Amino acid sequence: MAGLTEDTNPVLDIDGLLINQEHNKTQEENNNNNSNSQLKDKSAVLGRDREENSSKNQNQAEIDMASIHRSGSRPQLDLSKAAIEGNFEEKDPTILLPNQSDDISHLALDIGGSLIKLVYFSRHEGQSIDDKRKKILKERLGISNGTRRSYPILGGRLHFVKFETTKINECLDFIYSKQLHHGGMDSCHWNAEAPANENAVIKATGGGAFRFADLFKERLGVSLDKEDEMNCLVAGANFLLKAIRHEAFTHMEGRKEFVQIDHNDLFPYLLVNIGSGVSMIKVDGDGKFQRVSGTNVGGGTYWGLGRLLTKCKSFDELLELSQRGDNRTIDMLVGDIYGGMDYSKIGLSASTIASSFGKAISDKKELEDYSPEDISLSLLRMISYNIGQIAYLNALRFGLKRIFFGGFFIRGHAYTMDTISFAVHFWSNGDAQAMFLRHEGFLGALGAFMSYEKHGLDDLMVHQLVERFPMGAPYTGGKIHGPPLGDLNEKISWMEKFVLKGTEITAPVPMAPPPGTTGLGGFEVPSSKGSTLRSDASALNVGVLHLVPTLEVFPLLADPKTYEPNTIDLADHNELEYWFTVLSGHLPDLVDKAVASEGGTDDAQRRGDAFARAFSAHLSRLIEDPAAYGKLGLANLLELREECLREFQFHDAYRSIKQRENEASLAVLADLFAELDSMSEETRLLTLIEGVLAANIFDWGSRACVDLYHKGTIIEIYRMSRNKMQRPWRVDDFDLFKERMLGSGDKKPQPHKRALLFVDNSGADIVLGMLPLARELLRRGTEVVLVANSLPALNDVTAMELPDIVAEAAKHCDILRRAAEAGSLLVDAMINPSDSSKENSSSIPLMVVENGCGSPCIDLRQVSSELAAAAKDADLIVLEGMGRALHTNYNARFKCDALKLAMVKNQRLAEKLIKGNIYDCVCRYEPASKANLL
Ligand SMILES: Nc1ncnc2c1ncn2[C@@H]1O[C@H](COP(=O)(O)OP(=O)(O)O)[C@@H](O)[C@H]1O
Ligand SMILES: CC(C)(COP(=O)(O)O)[C@@H](O)C(=O)NCCC(=O)O
Ligand SMILES: [Mn+2]
Repeated sequence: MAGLTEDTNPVLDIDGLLINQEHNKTQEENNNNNSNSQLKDKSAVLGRDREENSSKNQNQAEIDMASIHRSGSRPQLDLSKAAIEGNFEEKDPTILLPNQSDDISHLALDIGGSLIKLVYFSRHEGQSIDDKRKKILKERLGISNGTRRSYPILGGRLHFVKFETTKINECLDFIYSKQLHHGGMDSCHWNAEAPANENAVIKATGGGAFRFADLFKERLGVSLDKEDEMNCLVAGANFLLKAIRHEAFTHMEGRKEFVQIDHNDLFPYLLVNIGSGVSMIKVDGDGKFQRVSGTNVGGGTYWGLGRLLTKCKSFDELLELSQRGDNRTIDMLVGDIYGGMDYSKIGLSASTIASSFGKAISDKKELEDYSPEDISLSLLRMISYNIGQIAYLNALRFGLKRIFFGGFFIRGHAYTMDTISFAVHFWSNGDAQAMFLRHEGFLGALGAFMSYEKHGLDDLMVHQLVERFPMGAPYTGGKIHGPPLGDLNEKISWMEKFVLKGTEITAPVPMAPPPGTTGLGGFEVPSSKGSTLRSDASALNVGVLHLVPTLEVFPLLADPKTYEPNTIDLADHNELEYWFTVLSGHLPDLVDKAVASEGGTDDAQRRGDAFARAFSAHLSRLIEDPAAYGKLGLANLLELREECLREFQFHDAYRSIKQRENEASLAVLADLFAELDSMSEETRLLTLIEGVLAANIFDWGSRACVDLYHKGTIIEIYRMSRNKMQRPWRVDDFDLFKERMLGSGDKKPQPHKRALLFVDNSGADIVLGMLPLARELLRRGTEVVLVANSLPALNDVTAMELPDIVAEAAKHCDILRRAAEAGSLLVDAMINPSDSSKENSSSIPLMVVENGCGSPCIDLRQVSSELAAAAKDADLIVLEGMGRALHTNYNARFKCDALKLAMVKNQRLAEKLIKGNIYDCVCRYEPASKANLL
């Protein structure tokens, strides 16, 4: 084991090295100990440069970069005439934004006995630039726009909102404020191009579609097109179970576990919708179902009886009470009847409820003598247990093994789910399984939405949906009537007002202490006491669904079904806590960078503070309930951070750092090429791989590395990193890779046809690491596709930045220049791009494609169509960096040869993953095996 970790204290050693560099003697000695590297020689280029920290041109650079970074994809918030409705001193005042509307919206409703559910769509045109370069690339990769379906859902979002049915007027105001009622639909057809429609029709289901039809006509001038409720419930459930990854989960004894349902093995199942009343539907296929049972003891019963018995003012309050209740004071347990003993002969434990509210008969107590908390819990259990039991009996009746529970009665509430699960498990002897749905209450509304023709929604696949959790999204109706986001200045001032007032805003903001677990078997005393249920808004855990039909599953995954992007399992609470601490620790520095990237203005500072508040809120929300936003992995956390930055309009926080590092590295590139060219083939290959690993040290997402950067210039650190590159690396398959590349003995292997290089960081990483490797592959006759992020994340290089970097590099190198021209990367320099590409058709092309994401990690189930197209002819992939090769994809298997290269810049990860130390390196080579091809 070598690399930087041989030293007992690597950081100190690095310190030492930098000092040594000032007095070159020790440095020279170090260099002389290395056999294969002119690069490490003091006289080599990498020892000369002292100017890379120069900030010359920095302002210019920032302007240039600003002009190319993407503008926010969100609509602007129209706050004109915004007003707080009612009493300003109220805890949750309603904010009305009368003039705000999304660009194009479509709406469907489910108006139930208790709640109105809205699902609405807003179109957000992707701002992807279809420039010349991209067009040529698309031709080359055989992507034609013509073959793509031209459904109107291309690029849009689904929002989920609910209101209490008694507050129908608030709902109407909301629809009006967002102009959801004339969203370009003619009759029942979806027609995005249609002008605002006088005779607009909105799809609606639930009893209220009949009850409130006249009110909708009167207030909004729209007709409600009534859809059958059962039909909608089934359509909604089928859509969710097929199109959303990890929509369903089990909940036993306080533990939530997401289940991935096999699409081909979904039917039959029992759908139990617990709304005001309860419907039980046997589902055999799309549109194939039968309502087999139901019960009038449902959500309405809990809320109605609960209100009478506890004098609660809201459903949330009632549910919150149950959290602190002890049902043993009211319920008669088996132990109460059997003198504290189990009735084991028939499988009843002493703690099983024998008779709900049964104790109330024997005691000489009145209602006031029971605590509302205990009453609420007792009632909740009585109803949940009863529903679970009836559901089981129906499953038994039809031989169904899976029961999905939906409806807003559940409200993601742990006790409710545990009780239902217990009942199903208990009565079926573990044969049947209760599962819950993240979009529990929206089945009907979603189904109504699906009933619009030609929206293409039913064709969407799992990989085309991305769920996001912006702050302030009105996804539960809640109190803020407005769009997801918009004019940040205004939004922030609203947030600040709320913060001042101590009020939670409608967002995934955490509240109260953690709820803990629910106790054993759903029948024991709940173990969590004193915690409050979070507000309606944050309890729901439903984000905004982005529909991105251009996303595809990466075609070279050996087994997409079993592919799991995340390497580290955050289900391990220690792991979770560690990464939360790391990300929190990063926040101040990140905010500084972000604010600086936006000119350090007061406005930027306010946005920065708001970002920090928002991201911390996400973190505490997730530490409290790791499954709050669905299945959580480290990749999701890192992406959430980037998304949160973008939400506060920080589009490229590391912009100037990236620029500075690119310039410094480009300045020494020509000399590096010259040195490489003087080496033998074998030495060169090793030097190139070392170069990639060494340059991967430039990672602004790693705390240890950032601390390091204060201790030297970019090139100094690069040199130091190279000097420490000694094989064997902690994971070292280089010899295998070398054999594939150069062969052994006289046998010269065929070069790879096409290599996909998943690149990581800007600066030395791309310029001195990956580009020289690309050049080598090109030289050997392999086409190279550089795969880079679509959007910025930390200091990662983006696909949009790459052509300019390549163009600069190509000035020093004919191989790169010809390849870049052949790959249409240098179109700006061409007189006539199509002529030139013909002219260069004999050269091996270098291309750039975007990967479809904006995160330091990559989930290969959801990549851009460009990347998927480029992958078709590829027989080698190189994944580089911690995010792409370690945090994600370390265990991924591919149909082609795969090289995973990274320097581990985190001590804990090094210990866990490779039983090594920080700054150890990974060079993992996995040839396409026959098994992979199966
Ligand atoms: N904020 C709320 N107000 C009223 N009831 C709620 C609320 N949140 C959850 N519920 C529960 O959800 C039930 C309604 O569920 P839902 O699926 O919307 O059915 P429906 O279509 O019958 O209104 C209520 O009876 C109640 O038990
Ligand atoms: C965010 C990163 C995955 C980026 O690494 P990269 O892919 O650039 O090698 C990495 O910096 C990381 O895991 N950072 C957090 C841990 C730390 O501060 O040590
Ligand atoms: Mn990176």
